[in-house]
Amino acid sequence: MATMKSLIGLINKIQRACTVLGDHGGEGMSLWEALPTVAVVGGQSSGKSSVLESVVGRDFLPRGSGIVTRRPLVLQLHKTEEGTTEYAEFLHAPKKKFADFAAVRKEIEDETDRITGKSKQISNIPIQLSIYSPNVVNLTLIDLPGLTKVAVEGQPDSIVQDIENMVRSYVEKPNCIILAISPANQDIATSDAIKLAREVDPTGERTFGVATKLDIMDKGTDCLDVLEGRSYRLQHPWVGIVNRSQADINKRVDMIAARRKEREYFETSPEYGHLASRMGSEYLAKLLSQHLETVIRQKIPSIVALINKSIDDINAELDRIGRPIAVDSGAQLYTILELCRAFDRVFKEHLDGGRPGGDRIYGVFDHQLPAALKKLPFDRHLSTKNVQKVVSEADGYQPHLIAPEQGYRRLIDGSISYFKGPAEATVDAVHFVLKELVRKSISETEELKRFPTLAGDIAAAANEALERFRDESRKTVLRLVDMESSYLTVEFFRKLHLEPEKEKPNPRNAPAPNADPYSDNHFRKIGSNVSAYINMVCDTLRNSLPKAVVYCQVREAKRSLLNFFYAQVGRKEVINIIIAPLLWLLGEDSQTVNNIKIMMQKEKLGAMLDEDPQLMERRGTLAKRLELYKQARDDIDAVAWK
Ligand SMILES: Nc1nc2c(ncn2[C@@H]2O[C@H](COP(=O)(O)OP(=O)(O)OP(=O)(O)O)[C@@H](O)[C@H]2O)c(=O)[nH]1
Repeated sequence: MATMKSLIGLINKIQRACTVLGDHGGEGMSLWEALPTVAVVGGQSSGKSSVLESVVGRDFLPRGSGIVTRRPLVLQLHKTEEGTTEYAEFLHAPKKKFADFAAVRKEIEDETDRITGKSKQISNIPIQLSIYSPNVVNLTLIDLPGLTKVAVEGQPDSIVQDIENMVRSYVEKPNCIILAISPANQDIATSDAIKLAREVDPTGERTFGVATKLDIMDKGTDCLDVLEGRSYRLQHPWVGIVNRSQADINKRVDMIAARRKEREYFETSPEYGHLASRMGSEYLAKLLSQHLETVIRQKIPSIVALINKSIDDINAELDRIGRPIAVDSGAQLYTILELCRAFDRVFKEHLDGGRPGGDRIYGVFDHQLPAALKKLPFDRHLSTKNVQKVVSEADGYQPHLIAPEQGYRRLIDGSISYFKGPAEATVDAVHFVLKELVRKSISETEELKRFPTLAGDIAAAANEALERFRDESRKTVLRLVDMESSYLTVEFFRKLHLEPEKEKPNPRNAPAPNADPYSDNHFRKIGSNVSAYINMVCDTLRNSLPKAVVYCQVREAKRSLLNFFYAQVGRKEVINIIIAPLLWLLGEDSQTVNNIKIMMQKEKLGAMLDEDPQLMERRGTLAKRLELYKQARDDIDAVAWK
């Protein structure tokens, strides 16, 4: 069975961790909101600070006119062994132990101003204060700014509403136990605390009514109707309190004496004597502590469920945004290579048909290239007129006697050179498709999304490689075209020579009147022979150009797109391995060492794995939160099953 101390201690611990993580309710599912807390609510001067101080048994809260409490104060009370010295500790200054409670008060004031400035604004970021003392019970209380009707000088008018909103944001949480402080010397029906508590907790099951200032009620009046639960019925009994009066405070009556005085007041009071055992701040502290313990015990299953759900959610988000990267260069190298491989896989899937895009390369060979070949101006180049011109020029002063060898060669060379255009265009078109596939593959490689620097590096390296393949491919296709010029297929011309001259009557070819029929026919014949030869070359190139392009560009892209990059990365790894121990040997302070360090920084593998800073921050937060939740789960396991 868990002890009261351990249960409340557990919640205190989780609460502190929540504050460190900036979880003080508000957005989404919050562990803070699942934890039971006691919030002290009341109008200004209702006696909130006095009640808190008598529960603690110490003066430590800032006093003054106007709105003094401007940030929630989470006050965690830890009971220590009898005889131990009391001290306080703030979460924002964890190493400093305050034995002097006047210094605690000063620190609360300073810490309030640190967030709100001197502007007297309010802030909902809590100050977390732990008090360790043998004179307290284990309890966590949250002191909230006093509800007020008017802003004082220097405070904006909105502060009235701001305070109400802040207080409301605490008390409306179903896990908040409301300590509603009402001064008995005023009409309890108009008490700010009771009004607000009624609104957010109409059944009164989580409200504890506290009536202060019983000692200064008008003569002849008492608070019995309230304290005995007749006027303002709540599920829990009302507790009457007698705090130190202003005069007592001025006289520096200490808290222990004040508690004794309070006890005596009730024991000797004609009105409240019969209730003495259920009145006073000590009783209130015990009552709250017991209640808090019961509530915590009830809530543990739902808190554990929330923690488990949060752990699952955080793990899922961490998986989505990626786990942290290792710091040693070996592991970084491994990560980089894994990421490159992931990209390479996607890229290959595009080429091989697992993803769309590779078919566009076939489109280039099947449509673009044939269409470009078809458009070549052979008709013009091999027109009778041009044939005659080229042949005559090749003949020079001596016209050819049998076949115009030179003329044929010039006409063929001239025609073949036209193929260079479509050949280069094919190379470029395939280059363009490959580049586009690189871009797509980068954006489709999920693993790369968190590493924009590396994604950029890979894209640049892949594009560089594609440029190299393009240059190689261009040289190869131009060579293929040149090869066609460098040695002609003799067979073709021999066959021509053997074929009998068949003069087919062709009305379109009929010589025009006055034309020289022999000469025209002769050149037409040459033109058609060259054209037939070029058609043959065209068929060959239509088949061989795609082969060259695939060989030089597509196949290489599949085989060695990132080879250069791997070499570069490997070089960085070697530099890291060799230079790091050298630097260590050289010591720390020379200029050379600094220069080498700057150079090394550029060579750092880790730099390639730079992530979006926001993402890194988010991961850091999630990792911390995960640790908190896991720790909280362990703590609950340890306490709840004791
Ligand atoms: N006689 C008497 N005076 C009390 C009692 N409770 C509070 N006071 C006095 O009432 C004044 C206001 O008390 P605080 O405890 O400062 O009240 P508060 O609600 O914290 O006030 P703010 O922080 O200004 O909102 C002080 O002068 C107290 O001494 C009480 O039970 N009896």
